[in-house]
Amino acid sequence: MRAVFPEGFLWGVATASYQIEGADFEDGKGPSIWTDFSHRPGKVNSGDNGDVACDHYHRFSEDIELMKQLGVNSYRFSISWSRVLPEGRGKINRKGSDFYNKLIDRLLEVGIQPMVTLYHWDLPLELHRKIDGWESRDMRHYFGDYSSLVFSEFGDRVKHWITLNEPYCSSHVSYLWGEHAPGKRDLKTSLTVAHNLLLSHGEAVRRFREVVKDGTIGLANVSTFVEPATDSKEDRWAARIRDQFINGWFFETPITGEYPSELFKRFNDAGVQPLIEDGDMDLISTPFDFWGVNYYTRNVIRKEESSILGSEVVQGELAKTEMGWEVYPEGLEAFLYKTFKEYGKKPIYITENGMACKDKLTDGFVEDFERVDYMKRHFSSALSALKAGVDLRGFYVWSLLDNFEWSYGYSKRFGLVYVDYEKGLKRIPKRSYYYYRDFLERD
Ligand SMILES: OC[C@H]1NNC[C@@H](O)[C@@H]1O
Repeated sequence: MRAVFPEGFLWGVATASYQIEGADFEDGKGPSIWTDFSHRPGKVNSGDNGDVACDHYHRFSEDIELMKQLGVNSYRFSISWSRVLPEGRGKINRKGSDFYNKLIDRLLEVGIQPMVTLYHWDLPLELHRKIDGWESRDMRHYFGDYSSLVFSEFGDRVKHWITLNEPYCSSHVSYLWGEHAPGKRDLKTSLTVAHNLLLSHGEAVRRFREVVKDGTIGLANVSTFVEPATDSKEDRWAARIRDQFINGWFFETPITGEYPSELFKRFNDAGVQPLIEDGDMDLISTPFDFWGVNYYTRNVIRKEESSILGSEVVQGELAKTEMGWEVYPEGLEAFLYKTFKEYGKKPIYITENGMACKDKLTDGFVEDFERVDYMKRHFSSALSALKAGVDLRGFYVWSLLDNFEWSYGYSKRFGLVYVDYEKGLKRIPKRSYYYYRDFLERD
């Protein structure tokens, strides 16, 4: 099936710094909000943290060899802001930037194109403590300075960049639901954080244009297909509003320069809307080059007036992953088509797609046939979107390695490669790794 994808299509795997690197206190790296949060009792399953993670910081050559053997032509990873700028601003930590230089150089040596995410949730703790982190409007300046620094350091070799990973998560999962660092629970704060994240996205795009003249930059969003539980007018309206909250707020706004109107009015009437100053919406809608779609599942929505969103998520009847997420590849095709049609007709990369399975070693191997089936069905859905005219440019499987799955710790395994946490973090390719390798090899 691979041969029917366009020439130059990027087939990759994706990871993120705090989830795989470890060395959280090494070589001058500063703590992040996840260093602090994961060490707070009760915040992460089994008290897990990213102090060591998959030890990718020391084993990156071995992990690149796994990618080379896999046959991918691209690798999406994130830079740890506090590894490069320990306090989030000021003097660069050369040992930190050296790690990423070695990583990038090795990837290029073996013919793997880096796609780099500037921010994948691990905010320098100093910025959180000194200026209230993402609650502060000043963050756009600090994020802009950090962005300019890494564009200057790595932009000569890295040509595909992502400003933010899933601002929906680094705002609402972190400041409304409270499940992620820093674990706050207030809607007005969360909407303010979302606004400051989007301002920072726009600032980073403007800095990018000044530094990297021959690259492209995009925004990678949570991309959950939202549909009503019934065909009733109430459920269809509830699903529309929920879709604006999860998706439209972060897909529509950077294109139109306006928040989705129905939901914004709802928040305004409740007095929780973000403070918008002159020039904000222009900055947020600074033109960028591509969308990153992180697709996993759908949400089935029904009316529930007690919530400010006027809805609740109901359990669908489809087979589910270890995260309790329905397997719904049809939603990927529909989401890609809608994103392309309604959000600027921009090129799209599927920057994350994968599933958590109950992966068990049996005689030293993992037969994760469920994950193979999941991949087959989502590759097929991506192909359908391409055939329907979507300008799809790449597909990154989440994830190369089993890794730190945030508040779930190491209990949820998304990797194509099993990481044996009991036996020295040994890497053991699963059945799905070999499926992907054969898929990439075949024409
Ligand atoms: O839950 C699986 C993934 N989802 N997107 C963001 C990543 O950091 C997660 O591990």
